Amino acid sequence: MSTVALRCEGLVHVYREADTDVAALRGIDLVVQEAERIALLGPSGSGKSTLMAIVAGILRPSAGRISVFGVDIERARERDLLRIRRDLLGLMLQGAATNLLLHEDAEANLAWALRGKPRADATLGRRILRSNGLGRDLRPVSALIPSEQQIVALAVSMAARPRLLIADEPTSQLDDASRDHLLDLFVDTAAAEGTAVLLVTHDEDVARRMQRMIHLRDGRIGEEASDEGRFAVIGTDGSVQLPTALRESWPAGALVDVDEVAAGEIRLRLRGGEGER
Ligand SMILES: Nc1ncnc2c1ncn2[C@@H]1O[C@H](COP(=O)(O)OP(=O)(O)OP(=O)(O)O)[C@@H](O)[C@H]1O
Repeated sequence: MSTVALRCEGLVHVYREADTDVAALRGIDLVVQEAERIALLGPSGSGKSTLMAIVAGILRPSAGRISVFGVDIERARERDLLRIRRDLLGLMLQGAATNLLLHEDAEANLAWALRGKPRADATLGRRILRSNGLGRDLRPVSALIPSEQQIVALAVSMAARPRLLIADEPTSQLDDASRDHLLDLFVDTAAAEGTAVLLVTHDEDVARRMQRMIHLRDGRIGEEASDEGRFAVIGTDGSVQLPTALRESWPAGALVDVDEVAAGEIRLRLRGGEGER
């Protein structure tokens, strides 16, 4: 039986501002199996970063449940969260400065990533650096070009051999050739290590390198695509999002007839729509 790396059930997050609340996640149901690689896509403001921050234990959800390798995150004590972050999670956040000590060289960054992890060694991180000509590079990370910085960031985030790697837009600053090189390295390393991946991107070409592509819209999972095709996803409350192209002609609050025309097939008809006027 395969192990579940991540399970989200009815996950809701509301940002509480002084005079207004923003519902960033409105009921996310998602299961990521061990060693499975998932891309998270969606327009700006759809909730991708919020979901990542909750999975990383940085934010607590307003409602719903989330577990990482069977540990209930929202009920975990601070000590358990620290252990999950240390032993199970790898983080590759947006921007080199967030992940790396810019004034230190790559090797010092690896050492920093492995501090307090007595069972981890630097073998994997060094292998990633070496295979990209950065093994003996003594320059501070700030002097590296963006593609090299991202290779160091990958080496650092994978150094402790996490079981779930969370990557937020890892290729966004790169040209196409560097992007493809980093993705090859990223996918090969995760596959060889059996690391589950949750990767946020706006780039469909990047997303296609993962096994499943989850599309978020308005804080919900709208669609999922894989080798098997592209599908709408039924939410916990039974709702299904309309394809974006139909949203204008099928506005919120419009009435529809829903008929089951055959087993496994329903027909939606807009009341007052074409053929009914
Ligand atoms: N700290 C915050 N306080 C209040 N509202 C926030 C905060 N962070 C995000 N939001 C709001 O929550 C919603 C989801 O934001 P989020 O950053 O998760 O989306 P996103 O899909 O990651 O967007 P992007 O692709 O632009 O990074 C948006 O409406 C955003 O304005």
